[in-house]
Amino acid sequence: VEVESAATVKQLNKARQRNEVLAERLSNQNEHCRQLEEQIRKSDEYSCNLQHKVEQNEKNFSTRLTALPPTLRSMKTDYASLRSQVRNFSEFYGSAINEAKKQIAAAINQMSEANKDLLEKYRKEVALRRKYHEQLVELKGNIRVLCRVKPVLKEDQHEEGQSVVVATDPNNESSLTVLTKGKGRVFELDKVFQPQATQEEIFQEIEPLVTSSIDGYHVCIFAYGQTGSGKTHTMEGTVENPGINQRALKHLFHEIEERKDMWSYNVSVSSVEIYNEVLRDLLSKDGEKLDIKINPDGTGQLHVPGLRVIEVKSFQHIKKILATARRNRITFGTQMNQHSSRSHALLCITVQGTDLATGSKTTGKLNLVDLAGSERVWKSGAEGERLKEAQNINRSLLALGDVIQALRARQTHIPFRNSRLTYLLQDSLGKGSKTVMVVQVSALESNVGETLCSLKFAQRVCKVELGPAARKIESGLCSNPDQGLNVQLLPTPEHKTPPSSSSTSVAIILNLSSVCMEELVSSNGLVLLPVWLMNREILSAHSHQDINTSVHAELLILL
Ligand SMILES: Nc1ncnc2c1ncn2[C@@H]1O[C@H](COP(=O)(O)OP(=O)(O)OP(=O)(O)O)[C@@H](O)[C@H]1O
Repeated sequence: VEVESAATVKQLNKARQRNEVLAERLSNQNEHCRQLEEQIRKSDEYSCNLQHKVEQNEKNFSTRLTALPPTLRSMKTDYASLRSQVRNFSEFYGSAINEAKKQIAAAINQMSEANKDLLEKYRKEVALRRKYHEQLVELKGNIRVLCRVKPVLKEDQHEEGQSVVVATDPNNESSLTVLTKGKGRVFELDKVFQPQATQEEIFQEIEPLVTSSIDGYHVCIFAYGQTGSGKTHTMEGTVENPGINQRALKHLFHEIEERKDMWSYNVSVSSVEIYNEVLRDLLSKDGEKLDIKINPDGTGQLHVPGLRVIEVKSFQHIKKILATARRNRITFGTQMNQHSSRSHALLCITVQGTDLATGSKTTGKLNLVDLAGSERVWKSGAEGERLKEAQNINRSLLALGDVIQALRARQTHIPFRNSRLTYLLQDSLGKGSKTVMVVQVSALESNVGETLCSLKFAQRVCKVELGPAARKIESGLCSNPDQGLNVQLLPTPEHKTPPSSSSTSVAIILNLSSVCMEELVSSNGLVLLPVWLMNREILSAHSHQDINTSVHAELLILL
């Protein structure tokens, strides 16, 4: 029992302790319950309040709701009216905009009609301007010979106090007098420039022709004269004072810019040198020899295979090209001028135009030619290679003179093929093309022989167009006192054996006013030249060294 009671007591104690814990928990739970009851009470109170408020709000809301419909109605009405206003507005503006559009379209139509009218008038004006320009060029003549007298420069006066033998007349722009052997010899040309004439003045005379090349014409401008007479100065000029070449190209690009609304243009350039009858490309570094051939395109035109043709976009570009050509040009010395150019230099500009309105095309050409010095072979003291060179130069200048003369005389046969120069320029020298020859002369006494020779050449070319005399020359023998020529054919049996049995030995008496052989003048002013004639061709001229190729040509033309 004791043992059991001890254990029971222990369990009792444990039960008591548990009881205490549970009692405490119960009391905690009771406390918690109380708190919860308190919260529920508060919540009830709160919900009562809320319910009260809701009831209150409901009342207010229903009061407000009863006041709302009239406002809503008025708002609805306003909205509807606004909508209709907006509809009306867009309709109104829609029609106003349409109306405005119509008016603008009508105005645009009117404007474009007016524009068309203006454009048409402008076109007519341009055509008229071109026609007048043409007439002006026609009036001046399609082949013109100008003369520029070189001013006397210090470096040209090798001997002190050399006199000036060339006089220009300020009152007569087309005449010039040369003092020779105590007499004044007058030359009539298309225009004579005083020594003080500026590069600009020279160009002004040429300008219409440059414009012609843009209009599709073929134009040739030559500078002719003895070495040192100013050909290169006239054609190329200096950097500060450029000559015809640069001014022409500047004018060309200016005109192209002016016409850009109606025309588009392509400008291309080539440059060749003719030296000893050999053609070389001045724009190619290797300067290979070139040949003139018939173009295989079937147009029958000539072309130079392998020639470099550069398309030019601006005036600045062309300046570089001109500098290249200048660098490549061959120069050799002669007794007359240490840096004399012994070759012909050609700058060939092709201008292709397209009429933007009609699509029609034009092709114009502008050939600017600085010829080699024209001095007589015997005077330049040339020998060997130089003699051959000088003879070639003379031959080609002579051929050029013949071509120009034949063109001015409107002959049916034009001897283009007699030299590379004329052959190359064939399509720019022929019918419908325009040519200007600027003959350069020195005013100094020491050059009088060459000056006379150049002026005679110029006048020979210039005189021809003056009427029926030209046709007489074409038809055969002539005796034409009007032209200052006195020609007779006489048999000269005492002369050597004829070169062929069908040739005739003749002598020609020429009045020396028409040929360049002052040295052969006889007391009566006449000279007898024994020559062989076969098929109307001169086979040989007298071997006198002063009978140069110019005389030969003079005879050929007379015959
Ligand atoms: N009108 C001028 N005003 C000033 N100087 C000039 C004039 N004409 C020529 N000259 C000068 O005379 C010199 C010879 O002229 P240029 O070289 O033009 O002669 P050229 O006829 O071309 O000779 P070449 O046959 O040797 O080429 C140059 O120094 C040039 O500047």
